[in-house]
Amino acid sequence: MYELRNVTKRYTRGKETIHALDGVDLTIADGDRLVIQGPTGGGKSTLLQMLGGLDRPSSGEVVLDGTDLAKLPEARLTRVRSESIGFVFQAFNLIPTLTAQENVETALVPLGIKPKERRERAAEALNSVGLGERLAHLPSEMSGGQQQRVAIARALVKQPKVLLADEPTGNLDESMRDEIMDVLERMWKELGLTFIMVTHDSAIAKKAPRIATIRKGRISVKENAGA
Ligand SMILES: Nc1ncnc2c1ncn2[C@@H]1O[C@H](COP(=O)(O)OP(=O)(O)OP(=O)(O)O)[C@@H](O)[C@H]1O
Repeated sequence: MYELRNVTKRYTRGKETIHALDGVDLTIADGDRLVIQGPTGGGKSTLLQMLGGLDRPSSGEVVLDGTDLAKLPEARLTRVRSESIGFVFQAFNLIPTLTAQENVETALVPLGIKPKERRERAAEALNSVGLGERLAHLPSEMSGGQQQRVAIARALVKQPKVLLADEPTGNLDESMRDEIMDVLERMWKELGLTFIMVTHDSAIAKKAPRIATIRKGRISVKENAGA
């Protein structure tokens, strides 16, 4: 469970101070599915970075299961990220010289898992996203939708508690968008993940049970009765 208390994030650009997050309070229960929306520059990606421990707030608490990520020493924060939090980005961020299976295995290396088990678990994860036939393919040999499925397998192979996705369908056409959303939704249900996704796509947002909107660093959350 996440509990964010009075989280601020300030950036300075020259003489200007940007309040990317301005007093954000947010609770996210285990197994929740939350969509984050809002205008460009509103603070969506900044919030996702705080949730993922990719960056630290200027002030406030980002508590995940009782631990304040804002105050963790770097080595422990890295450990939390590699064990508990999966990331999926708009630009799939696969390593171009590695096969699908090797890309997925990279998520298990920091956990000290032996090569044989890494290979098996990567193959299983790729199977579960429908890519069991493409273990040896390079990213350049796959479509955008397939590459994003590899990225999802890489995020989930370590069996994280939390999946964070920043515009995961932003680089995909409509048919692939639906395909990726189906995979993400199925994984959320099957794995009991806490799933938090930034999207500009209101068709996708409509399906989420809770929608957070961030404008000028301030958040409002509403339950989505229509989901
Ligand atoms: N590293 C940085 N240095 C300076 N300013 C930054 C930095 N990162 C973000 N900002 C600023 O903080 C504000 C919030 O940015 P953020 O990327 O979180 O917005 P966003 O809602 O994700 O926008 P978009 O939809 O365009 O991705 C913006 O004004 C942005 O310019």
